[in-house]
Amino acid sequence: MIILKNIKKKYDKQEVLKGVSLEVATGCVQALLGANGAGKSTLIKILSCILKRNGGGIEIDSEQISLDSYEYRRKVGYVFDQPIYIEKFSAREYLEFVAEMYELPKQDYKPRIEELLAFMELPIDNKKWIEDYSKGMKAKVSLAAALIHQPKYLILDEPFDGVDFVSVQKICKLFRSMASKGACILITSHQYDIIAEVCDRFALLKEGEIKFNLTMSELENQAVLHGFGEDKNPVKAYLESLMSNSQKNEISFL
Ligand SMILES: Nc1ncnc2c1ncn2[C@@H]1O[C@H](COP(=O)(O)OP(=O)(O)OP(=O)(O)O)[C@@H](O)[C@H]1O
Repeated sequence: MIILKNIKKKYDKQEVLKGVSLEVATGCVQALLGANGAGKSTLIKILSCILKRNGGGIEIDSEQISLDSYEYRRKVGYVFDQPIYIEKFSAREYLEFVAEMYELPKQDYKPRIEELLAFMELPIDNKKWIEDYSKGMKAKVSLAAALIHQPKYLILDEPFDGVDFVSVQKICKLFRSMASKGACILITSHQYDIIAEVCDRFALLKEGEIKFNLTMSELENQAVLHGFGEDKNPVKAYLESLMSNSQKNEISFL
């Protein structure tokens, strides 16, 4: 279980996270939704120890845990909003590098890398460097790297960006299977249809706080209560209405 308690973050004077509290249960695939600039990547970076928070606490498995500890890093896999990889490595070389970083035994990581390359449909030869991969291929390298050490927790910022829908289906199935075995997965994404399919709960980050954290059936009820029942996709329409801050939906010169 991941428990975020009153997380705060300021960039200079801009208070982006004003007190974010969220519980992600074991076995849950949790969506973190929010408009552009809501602070989702900021929260993900705090959870991955790239950024320091200005306040609040984080518990993993009911323990106050230091985010830069080896123990925490060993349990968690990340995908960041800007994919991280080493440009002049092939996918296999990069995955070997990451596996060594986690100090995984070679006899374990070698077959796992082959499995991940095949699963992600990434090049199995070392002919091309990652810098020459397509956007979707780079995203898959990031995901494979997040999975290499079989983490219990996955923290994923836009993991499906550029990934083809066949692979998305496979990856979603994998996430569901991981969750059924006790993993805890936090995903930010703007791809509503994917999120709606794979996630158990949907938290909305807005104005620096979590406004709600609901299941799909709770969201459906809320959508009807708020007058979106007749819409083609009531939940999507309801979420769109919450995420938009602007009343202006057209521009005059088009
Ligand atoms: N390093 C930084 N320095 C200053 N401001 C920042 C920095 N990183 C993010 N911000 C600001 O914090 C706010 C939240 O940004 P963040 O990237 O967390 O949003 P987001 O919800 O992930 O958005 P998106 O959906 O567009 O990826 C934005 O106003 C952004 O300009």
